[in-house]
Parts: sequence; C-alpha cells; structure tokens
Amino acid sequence: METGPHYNYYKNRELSIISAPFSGGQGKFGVEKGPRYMLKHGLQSRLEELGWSTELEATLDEAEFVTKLKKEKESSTGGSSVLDGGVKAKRADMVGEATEMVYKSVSKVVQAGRFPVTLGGDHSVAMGTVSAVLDKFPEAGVLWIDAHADINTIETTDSGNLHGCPVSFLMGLNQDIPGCPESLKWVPGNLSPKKIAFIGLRDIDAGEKKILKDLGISAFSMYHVDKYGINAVVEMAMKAIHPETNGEGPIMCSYDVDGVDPLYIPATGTPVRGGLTLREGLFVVERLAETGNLVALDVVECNPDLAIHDIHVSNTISAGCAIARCALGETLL
Ligand SMILES: NC(=[NH2+])NCCC[C@H](N)C(=O)O
Ligand SMILES: [Mn+2]
Ligand SMILES: [Mn+2]
Repeated sequence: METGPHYNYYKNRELSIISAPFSGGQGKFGVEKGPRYMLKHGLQSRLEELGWSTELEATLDEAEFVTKLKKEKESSTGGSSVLDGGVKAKRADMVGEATEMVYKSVSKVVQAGRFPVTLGGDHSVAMGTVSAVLDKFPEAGVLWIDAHADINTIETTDSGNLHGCPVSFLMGLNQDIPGCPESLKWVPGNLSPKKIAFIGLRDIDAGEKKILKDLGISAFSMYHVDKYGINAVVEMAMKAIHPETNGEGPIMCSYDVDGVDPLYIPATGTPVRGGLTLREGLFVVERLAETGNLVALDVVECNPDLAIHDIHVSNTISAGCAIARCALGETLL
C-alpha cells in the first residue's frame, strides 16, 4: 500500500501562491476578488501547516485592471467584440496583457523550482499558467477540470468571452485565423491535443464538440463520471495524457471551480447544474497529490460578488481553498 503524499517533482516542498486577479476574460466583475478572498480565508498558513514553505507572488494589479475594465465598458466601443475578419474576442488587448503578466510570474516561480498555485481570476489566465509550466516541463500533461471545455476559437465563440477560449490558444488553433489579435500572439500555442484531458464536462458548445472530436481530445463528461466512477475517470485521464508510461509523468491541473456542482460552489460566473459533488471534486486533486506527479495547480472562477447569500461566499471560497489544500496533500495520510 502506497503511503503518500510524496512529491516527485517538488521534494523540497516550496510553493508560490500567484494571485491572478483578472476578470476581463468574461463580462462579470467580482471574479478578480477570488485571490484576495482565498488568501483572507487563510490559504497560505494552511498550506504552511501541510509542510510547504510558501511565498506570495503578485502578477497584475487588481484595482488597476478594474479601472481599465470600467473605462472600457463606458467607452463607445465597450462590449463590442467583432474584430477584423468577423472573428470575436472581447477585450483582447487586456486579456493579452494580463495573461502575459501571469505567464511571466508563473515562469519565474517554476524556473526557480517552486510549485505554482495560481488563484484566478477568470479561466483566461490559464493561457499564462499552462504556457509557463510547459516551458519547464515540456512533457507535462494537463488535466482540465471544468463544466466547460474552454476550447472555442475566435471563430467558433458565440459569447466572444476569452475565458471560453484558453485551450484553443494553448494549442495554437487561432494563430492562422485572419484577425487574430496581436495582443494574444505571445501565447506559444504548443500544447498538443494528446496532452490534455477534461473532467466534469457538461456544457459544451457545438463548435467545441467538433474540435474535441476532430482533434481526438480525451474528454470525460459527467456521464463518464456517473458511468465509471470518479476514481476510474481520473485513472483514464492520467493514462490519456501519459499513454507511454501508464499515466506516469508531470501533471498540471487547471481547476475551474464550476466543475463542481453549484450546490457546493454557487458563486461562479457560469454555473451548470449536474456537476461533481464536492467529494468527487476534492478526490480528483487528492488522487493527483497521491501520484506525486502534480507540478502546478490553478484554481479559477470564484466570484464572491455573484453570491445571493453570505453563506454562498463562504461555501465557494472554502471549497476553492480546499481544492488547493487537497492538491497539496492535506487529506492523505
Ligand atoms: N471558464 C469558463 N467558465 N468558461 C465558460 C465558457 C462558456 C461558453 N462556452 C463560452 O464560450 O462563452
Ligand atoms: Mn467553466
Ligand atoms: Mn473554465
């Protein structure tokens, strides 16, 4: 019987909590408050208690970006999303700027041999986190926990919200589309479709379904979770991203809290019923901690402003923090 957690890649147990308080990848204010609320909830000291030495890393300035976003909303072009060539990408300049700042911070952290825990912010910030992690671990596979596939291109997106598109940018699917914003051209786009697996899907756009199918991407929906159970699904997902080594190899987990059912995590921008139970959601990261192969974690899309009751805020923030703690070994003996 294996006794974990053991961190193959981070034996020295040093991590950095990277705040990525950005909301421009979607239209609702409040998601930029996620990092601040999670830190106020005591995340840093709880991770220290697990035996990690921790540092805080700032990326972009929360207030500065809120001001910029408010200005943009008031301006005449505010909200308009159709670019040259008829493609859509709302606030592409800001998303490009913010995600590149996140990329630089996460790069600094991983290159220094520290484990990056990035707190969003909306899911567009993963363009930065995943790119930085792939520089350090080119063989890494990504597990994307989410109700959504976030793989729309600037051609297929209906909403024009770039938090619905980070995976297509990470795979370089937009680079040759006429009208692709210059601001997003910094994304290397070198994630192979074979190196990502989704868990928790239940709200996928028609264009996204086609991309998933055409590229043969591993996607485990809630149907699969019900059919096989969450343990088998995580096992299949790990084998899918590391097929030659029977699931062994560096794993990055990009965790959108809307993967978990809104019963448990209600304060998020695009909630979808029928999601993971809180236990299933925590099990995923507990299992990853147990493998010793986790090299990076994002926890994104907590939006305290979208709570109707105060209890929704604390449920959401405490669940977000629990995801981070379980990924870093809390519940393993
Ligand atoms: N990170 C998220 N919560 N993404 C939601 C995306 C929703 C929808 N598929 C869109 O493209 O707009
Ligand atoms: Mn989502
Ligand atoms: Mn997402």
